[in-house]
This record gives sequence, C-alpha cells and structure tokens, in this order.
Amino acid sequence: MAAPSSLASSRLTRLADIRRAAAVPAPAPAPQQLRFGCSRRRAQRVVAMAGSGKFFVGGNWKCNGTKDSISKLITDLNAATLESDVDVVVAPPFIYIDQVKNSLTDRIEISAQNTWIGKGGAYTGEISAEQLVDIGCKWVVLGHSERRHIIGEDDQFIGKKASYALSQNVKVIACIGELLEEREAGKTFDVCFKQLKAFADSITNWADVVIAYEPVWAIGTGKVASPEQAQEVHAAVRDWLKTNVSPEVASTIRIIYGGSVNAANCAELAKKGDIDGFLVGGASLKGPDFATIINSVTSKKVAA
Ligand SMILES: O=C(CO)COP(=O)(O)O
Repeated sequence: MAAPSSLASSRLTRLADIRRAAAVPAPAPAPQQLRFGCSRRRAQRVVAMAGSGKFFVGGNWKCNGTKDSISKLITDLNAATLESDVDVVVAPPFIYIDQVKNSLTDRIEISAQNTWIGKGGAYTGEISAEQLVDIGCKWVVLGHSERRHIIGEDDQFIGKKASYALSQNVKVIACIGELLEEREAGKTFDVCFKQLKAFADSITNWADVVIAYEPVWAIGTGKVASPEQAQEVHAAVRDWLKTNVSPEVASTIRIIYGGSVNAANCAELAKKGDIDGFLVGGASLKGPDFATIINSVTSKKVAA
C-alpha cells in the first residue's frame, strides 16, 4: 500500500491555512472533558483543520480468538462490502496469522502485534521481522500501551524494534498515548511527544509508518475520547512532526485514533481533519462492526 499521494498537497495547504483559522470559534469543552492546557490559539487552529488522505483502519485482535471464532470472523470480513479507498489491516495473534493469511481476502493486509528488536536467533518466545516477512505479514504494531504498561517495554526498546522492522520492510503502526493520571496532570502532550521522539530517533523511512494515538484511559474502557479531544492531540502530533521531522512527513503521515472506537462513534471521529483512521480493538472482533468502522470514511468525505 503506497502512502496516499493526495495527502502532501492537501496537508501543506491546510497547514498554511491554519493561521487564518482564528475566526473559527473553538467549541467549549464538554464538562467531562479534560483539558490539555493548550493555548486558545492552538484550540482554534485544531478545529479549523480539514481534509485528509487515504483512510487507514487496523483491527488489533490482541490475545483473542480460537481457530473457530477466527474462521467465523474471516467469513464475515470476506463477505463485507468495504469502501475501496481505505487501507485495511488486521493483527491476529501470531499463531493464527497463517490461518488468516490462507483464508482472508487479500483486500485486507496482515499485521503482527509485536516483533523482536533484531535478527532472529536464540531469543526464546520471540518472532523476528524476517519471520514476519516469510509468512506474508506486512505490518507490525509497536509501542502499544499494553506492551508498555503491562509487559514493561520502554521507549528505547520500542524504537529499536521500529528501526529493525522497517529495515526488513515491515511497516510499522507506531502507538503512543497517555495514562489517565498523565492527562489529568496536564502532561498529555509531554508524554505523547516523548514517545514520538523515541520513534523519531529510530525511524528514517516515514513512508512505511502510521502513528496510532491511543489514550490509555480509552482502551477497552468504553470511554472513547471525544472527537475534539482526539483531534487536538492528532493536530499537536502533526505539528510536532512538522517541527522535529519535516513538513512533508507531517503532511503525509496517517495519524489514526484508537480507544473504544465502535460502530456507533466512528463516524463523528472520522469527520475530524487530523483523524486519518482507526486502530480498533474489541469492535474489530465483530465483522459487521469492523466493516462499519472501515466504511466510516464516507463521513470523512462528507465532512470535507
Ligand atoms: O488498544 C486498542 C487498539 O490497539 C483499542 O482497543 P479497544 O478498541 O478495545 O478500546
């Protein structure tokens, strides 16, 4: 899947337009929303952003499924009508990748949920990037909060994984996101930028990277970020990339949102200018719901 060609020009135009956006009033945050403490100028800018590139939807199946349940899910996905202008990826548990590869439509690409930091060898329990390539797996999810906070992976370790995976032509879904207490302490941007910097220190080929913003407090909790909350962080991440990597990367990279996305809330999120798709957990285990989320790209087109 090539990076969308329409992105660069639309985003560069958009970034230029941001400064003229002051006339657009920022909506007052809903009472339950937590504020980042960002300036009013930034909030206004964020709301004014519009336009996006090729939508990207990933399904992270995590440590779920059996041969039978996955067979049913594949049947549903193969039968679903999916909008054509969306890149779709699913990430099954390693042991089911071969089953999925052999029976899922090749309209949908396959991702691993993890990989080793370097070449394979005497690393018990690990799977190497070379092995992912061998089995036809084109993507890997790295930096997921469950690996950061449950397994204990740190920024540098995750950065090494990203670097090695990309060197073997495995594309990376690079996850970042803050804990609830970090958000409440006003540290959302600091945390996201620190995690982003660790990726940036290790990545040279950004064309094969999708960034997933997944606030930890929204993962598996049913507490989805509001479209404004997600948009605010996505726009800040894009600004960070513009300053610290390059305007071209900032304008072309897909930044997707994850955390309690479902068939009911995806359309409103998709309308936001800097939300380029989703990384879906629970709802990706239900074929029809996952198809609805993929097809929420139509809301984006309407909003644009
Ligand atoms: O962690 C996630 C995707 O990587 C999100 O999980 P949920 O959609 O189940 O909240």
